[in-house]
Amino acid sequence: MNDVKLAVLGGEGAGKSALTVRFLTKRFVGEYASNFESIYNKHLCLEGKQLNLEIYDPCSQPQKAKFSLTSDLQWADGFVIVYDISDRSSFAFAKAMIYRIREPQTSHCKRAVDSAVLLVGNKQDLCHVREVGWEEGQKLALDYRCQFCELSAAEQSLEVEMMFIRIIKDILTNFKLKEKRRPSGSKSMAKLINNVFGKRRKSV
Ligand SMILES: Nc1nc2c(ncn2[C@@H]2O[C@H](COP(=O)(O)OP(=O)(O)OP(=O)(O)O)[C@@H](O)[C@H]2O)c(=O)[nH]1
Repeated sequence: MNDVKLAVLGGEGAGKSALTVRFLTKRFVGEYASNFESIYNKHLCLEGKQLNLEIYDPCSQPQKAKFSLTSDLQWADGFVIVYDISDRSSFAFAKAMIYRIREPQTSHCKRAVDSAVLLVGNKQDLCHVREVGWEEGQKLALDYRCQFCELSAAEQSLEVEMMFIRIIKDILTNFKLKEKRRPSGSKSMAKLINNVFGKRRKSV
């Protein structure tokens, strides 16, 4: 069974809990306690694999948080970075988070620069009071090799589910790539022996 660890990060009130709870229960609950952090567990079957998914929804009040951002970055296999399309300051916060994840000098991530990241513009139902354009979100995502979507936790259950599935699939792809890059001990030793003796045989 694969363990997949996903952190849902973003500015205060961007909709981190709303998205997480929507995915886990298919329900939209208007208000969430924001003074504690949670790790949710869910068993999933995806692409024929059994997964043990852990979703971390942090506390926005740093003084009450048990984990620091640095430990969030080290813990997670992938990130959903949420901003509120009707709140420009939440977009600036999302940008700073992505920068922190992607910048090799400052990155504390498990898989540093190649972690799976999905940028989400939430509260699309509030597009009449939009402060952040779709193109801005798309550009930020492209610049930092992230996936991107806009949606509404309040109104779009299916889109929220698809968004989570998308990031989990990206994490699984990263797991596979990592496996491929790491040759097994016996195979690499066989290759080494073959290279040395194979070459010698040729020169005789
Ligand atoms: N209109 C609208 N409101 C939303 C949506 N998603 C969340 N909200 C509201 O935005 C507020 C904040 O949502 P939360 O899910 O608590 O946001 P959060 O990022 O977890 O908040 P903190 O933990 O306090 O940082 C709540 O009043 C939600 O009802 C959405 O898609 N549309």
